[in-house]
Amino acid sequence: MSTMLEVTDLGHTYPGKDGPHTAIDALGFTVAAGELVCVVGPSGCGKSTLLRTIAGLVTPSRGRVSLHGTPVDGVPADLAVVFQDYSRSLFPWLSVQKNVEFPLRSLPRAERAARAAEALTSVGLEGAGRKYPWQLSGGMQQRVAIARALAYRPALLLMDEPFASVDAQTRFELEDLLLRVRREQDTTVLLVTHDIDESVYLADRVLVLSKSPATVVAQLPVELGAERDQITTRASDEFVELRAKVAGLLQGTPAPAAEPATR
Ligand SMILES: Nc1ncnc2c1ncn2[C@@H]1O[C@H](COP(=O)(O)OP(=O)(O)OP(=O)(O)O)[C@@H](O)[C@H]1O
Repeated sequence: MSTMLEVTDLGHTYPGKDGPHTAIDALGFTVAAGELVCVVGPSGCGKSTLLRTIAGLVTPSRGRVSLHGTPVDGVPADLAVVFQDYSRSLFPWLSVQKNVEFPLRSLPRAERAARAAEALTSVGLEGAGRKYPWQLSGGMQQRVAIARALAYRPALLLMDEPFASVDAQTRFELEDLLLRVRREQDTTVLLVTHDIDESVYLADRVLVLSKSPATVVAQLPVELGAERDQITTRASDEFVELRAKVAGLLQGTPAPAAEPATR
């Protein structure tokens, strides 16, 4: 598989009132084309700084980021970001359809409309194009934000805690939606989450970061297969073992040996 994203020796230090603060340090990893990688780390370890650096919104103090071989120095054209806060990421004065079309302004009108309609269908919102964001539930608004990112057909989709602001049931639905569309569209995804279970459920690989300044502590391949199910996958021995491993790494202790399954 070809490399989509390469992060090399990346570090960022913010200047601060009380002196400089190093948020991330010597971070290095790659993401292959078509892969879904989840990033977990202790609160405040620098996960958002990492995403903002990859998105070209923050210029790193050192190291580099390359997107399919091209160094990132500014916001890359073929990248989309989905943030946690859907209420601030959609334009309230534009209809759902126009919100999804917004990043496609350079395309002819008919193609724009077709792509937006296709993306809205893939997130289960066909027919909602004329509504306005404020007429939709939080989960539906986040679907619109995902549709907007997908319609753009980015080389890399960055997601910063995308499901943290919705209720548990909606969260499960959106997780499954993400798994389905990335399979259908072969999207490359880098997703930051606080939720250990979510990271294991979604990922092909979980990247565990240390406390601030963040470095990569471990990269765990997730061998749960492509077909995942909220109930059976989460109850499987492999899932439970991996979750314990990630939790152990986050606490800075090795995971206890897995208990034999008792059923
Ligand atoms: N613009 C900034 N200027 C100065 N310091 C900053 C800035 N942005 C973030 N920081 C600091 O850098 C550190 C990492 O922040 P960041 O938001 O990247 O972490 P995070 O892991 O995403 O946090 P959380 O888990 O709370 O979402 C924090 O200590 C934060 O206070």
